[in-house]
Amino acid sequence: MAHVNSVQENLDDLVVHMSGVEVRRGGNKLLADFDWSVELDERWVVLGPNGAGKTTLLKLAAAELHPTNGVVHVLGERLGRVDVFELRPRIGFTSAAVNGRVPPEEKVLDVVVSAGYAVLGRWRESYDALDTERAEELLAALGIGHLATRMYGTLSEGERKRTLIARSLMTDPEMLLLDEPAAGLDLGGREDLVARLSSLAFDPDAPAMVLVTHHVEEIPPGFTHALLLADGRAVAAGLVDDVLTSENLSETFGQDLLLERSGDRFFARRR
Ligand SMILES: Nc1ncnc2c1ncn2[C@@H]1O[C@H](COP(=O)(O)OP(=O)(O)OP(=O)(O)O)[C@@H](O)[C@H]1O
Repeated sequence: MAHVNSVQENLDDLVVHMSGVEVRRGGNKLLADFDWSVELDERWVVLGPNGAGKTTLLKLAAAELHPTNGVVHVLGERLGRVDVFELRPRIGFTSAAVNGRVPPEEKVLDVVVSAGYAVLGRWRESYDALDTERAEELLAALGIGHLATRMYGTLSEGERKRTLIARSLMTDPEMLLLDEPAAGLDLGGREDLVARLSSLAFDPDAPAMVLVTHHVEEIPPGFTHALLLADGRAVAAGLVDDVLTSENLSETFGQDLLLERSGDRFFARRR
């Protein structure tokens, strides 16, 4: 019994815990032999080539998918034994799929504030003043306070990404999941987003974060841990400084890669 209690206590400190996880679809193993834990104060980057299983992993963490085998705990709750509709509001999740669901005529402020009501597409005549104030603060923190009254459909890709990050923070989530937030951005847009995410990563009040990307250049300073995924399996996982090596990156992407560090940023190219 004492053992059971200590396991539960450990789980309470973890925002994600996966043990022996396998996800199978149509004969494919999207994830296999997979173990992973994320603690409250950690900021993880998940790197891997196309098809490695990164989005599958994020969907498990977002309680949008159940494993075929193995055990997944999210925010201390075991998937399969918890009402996911109660769990999901505690998780901030941005992805290209969310972007596609925002009506283009929706006002930017409403895209953010409506997260507190778990809806997309404005459906109320007015929101609480406190909620509106918080949404305005989040937009300002992401550098797009001046766009609050614009229609979402008129924003650039970079402005949309930042709007959705503000939206995912609106409910004060215990974990923030970001699926390729810099995809489709130009160099300036990417650098701006990396800087915003870096500020968030260094903020001790910010939630635990998991960021999925294909590119080491997109790792914001302040991210503490890295998981390298290839073919549904972990190649390496742990502290950024230990995991991000030329050898591990080469194994992950199946090419002879040279990883270089410049200040607090990473760059990679073929040797
Ligand atoms: N329903 C399904 N049936 C069969 N295979 C699937 C299914 N869904 C995903 N897959 C496959 O599982 C693998 C992992 O997909 P996933 O989207 O998790 O990869 P990813 O690392 O996010 O890739 P990308 O970087 O291209 O977005 C891919 O090869 C994909 O084709």
